[in-house]
Amino acid sequence: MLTSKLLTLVLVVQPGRVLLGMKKRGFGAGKWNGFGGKVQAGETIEQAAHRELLEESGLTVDKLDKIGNIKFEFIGETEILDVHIFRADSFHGEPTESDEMRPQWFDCDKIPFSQMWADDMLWFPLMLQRKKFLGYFKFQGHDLIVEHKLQEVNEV
Ligand SMILES: Nc1nc(SCCc2ccccc2)c2[nH]cnc2n1
Repeated sequence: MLTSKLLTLVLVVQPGRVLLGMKKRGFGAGKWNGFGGKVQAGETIEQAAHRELLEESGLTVDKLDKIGNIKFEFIGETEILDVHIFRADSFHGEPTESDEMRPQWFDCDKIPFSQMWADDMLWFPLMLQRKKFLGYFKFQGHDLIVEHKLQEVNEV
């Protein structure tokens, strides 16, 4: 029986550039990614997204737009990752390295997909065009996608 784990992911996007963080340890270490993590008991998914963004990047945002939901299955593991993805177009503060993440701005035409999760190159273009999407990716290990679905939706 597969159980699911609620996770958040926030992409801070400004005209022509996106803020990513190099994950320094734990799940996804060595990959550039948005900022996020687990949803704790007693907080909403959006509250968790704000909290993890602040903890990992030093930034606060007035508004998070819900732009996607992707479920990730890893063959042989019983927990499905249920990742709720948000976009922020403005922020307060300065991107600051944390013990989890080293933040860096990337031009939208120079996103380091070869150093990111393999699914990102499939849904980042939707995120950058402000489209909303639902996805499912089945991984064999952390690098091979053996099955996936990705659809644009009007509401996440
Ligand atoms: N972009 C992306 N992100 C994740 S996990 C994001 C949620 C997370 C989980 C743990 C710590 C921090 C953030 C992925 N997994 C498989 N493909 C993936 N692509």
